[in-house]
Amino acid sequence: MATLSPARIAAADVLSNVRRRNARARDLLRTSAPVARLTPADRALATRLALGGVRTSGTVDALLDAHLRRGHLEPRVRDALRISAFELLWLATPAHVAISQGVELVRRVSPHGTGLANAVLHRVAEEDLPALARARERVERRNCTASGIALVAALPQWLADELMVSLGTDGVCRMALSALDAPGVYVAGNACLHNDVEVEHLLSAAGLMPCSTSLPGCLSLSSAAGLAASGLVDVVDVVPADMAAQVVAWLASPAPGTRMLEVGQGRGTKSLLLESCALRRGGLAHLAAVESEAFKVAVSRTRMERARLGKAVTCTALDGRRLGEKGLPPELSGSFDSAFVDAPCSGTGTLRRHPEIAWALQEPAIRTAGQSLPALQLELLRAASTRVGAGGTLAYATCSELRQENEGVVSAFLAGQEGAAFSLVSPRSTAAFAALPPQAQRLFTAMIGPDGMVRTSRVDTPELPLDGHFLALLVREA
Ligand SMILES: C[S@@+](CC[C@H](N)C(=O)[O-])C[C@H]1O[C@@H](n2cnc3c(N)ncnc32)[C@H](O)[C@@H]1O
Repeated sequence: MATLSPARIAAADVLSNVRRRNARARDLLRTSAPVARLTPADRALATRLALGGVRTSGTVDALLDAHLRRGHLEPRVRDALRISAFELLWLATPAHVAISQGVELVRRVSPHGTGLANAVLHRVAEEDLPALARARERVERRNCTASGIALVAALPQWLADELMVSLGTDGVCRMALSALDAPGVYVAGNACLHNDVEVEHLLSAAGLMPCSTSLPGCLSLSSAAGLAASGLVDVVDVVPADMAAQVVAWLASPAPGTRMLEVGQGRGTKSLLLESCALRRGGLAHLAAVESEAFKVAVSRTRMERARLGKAVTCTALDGRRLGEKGLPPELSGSFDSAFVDAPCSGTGTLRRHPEIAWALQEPAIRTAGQSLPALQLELLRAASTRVGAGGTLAYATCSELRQENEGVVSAFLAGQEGAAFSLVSPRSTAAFAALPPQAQRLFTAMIGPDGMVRTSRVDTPELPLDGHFLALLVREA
């Protein structure tokens, strides 16, 4: 009998809890006592396995079910097999290791299930692994079908179809080939509290080994382990945010001293980034943010206070679709120099970071006329646009890769009554872009399409893989 590694036990338990409690794997990993007791190397492996197991679950389940003579697997046995199949198929763990560990994981929860586990995992290794390698090879040659993309990137077929249309052949192939990589770990130094040298010192003192990037204030870390424990996030000395989110915040950032409306503030990450960018460009802006969920507004207020932005940023619980109405609170009255709509979206640009999305997202959320995410996004954009003054900028952002939520919403807005006074501008023509160092300008330029819209996934970073964020800048005629 092989000795079962503690990382695999922890990962299988996280998967079981995700299923039983309908919780997010990342939250469970952060709060699990057994995970906290692991060595740093084992914690990293448990994290990789748990997130990968969730991320690939739909694809793996279909493969496992095809190998079963009878169609039922006890849920905890399935959790164990999901971990081992993920290792076999996407982590290149040697087959004898992945299979023997998988069998031992199954023995823990179902001593009579080891024979079945052994047989099924051997079939995964002998049949599915070569099939995946062939599909991957076709994707590498850009000779792929949506079903090949679905297999290589472990996505539901409908989402692979959508991504193929949204990203084109080259884009979807690049996405698929890195879809199961670990997400990059980035933080932004909070310029409202510290200069860049101080931030690097704080991170280094916490053993986090920061590396600077081409974007001012953006640092990459080799691992997220230790970031939460360092306390630096709680006191808002640093803001965890993918570099792609930081790119969007920089390009949409308000000019110093101006008044900006933010729609969809969430827990305030972008507010912190926007103010940090404004400060780097010369001074704070006045930010009036709205968010529909009251508990997020409370979190944002606390973070703004901690970042000493309590005066510069107001956080208001409000449905952004009401922004065109009369009788709003005083902080939301009058017109704004700019508005930033950080729209609720599918999150399909962040699948590496939020593995549940791939299998939780339902096709109607994108496609159902009138009730879909694109319909809500368009309503929010229209409402925010009514508050932008002459010559002001309206920024529309998502962390989605889907055309319907991005270019589709922008086109529908421009074709409508509110959009008639706006035109698209390239971020290259903005003061924010001009304020960037040349290396960052080159990186950002590669993300901007011929239509002037930004898709961060246009760029392959030599460093860590970036999330897929979208940004369009629109200007109201003066
Ligand atoms: C992409 S998230 C924003 C993330 C946030 N800006 C941050 O940086 O943490 C979109 C946010 O829009 C909020 N939202 C959804 N519908 C809304 C509405 N009708 N009005 C205002 N906010 C809304 C969601 O609750 C969510 O927090």
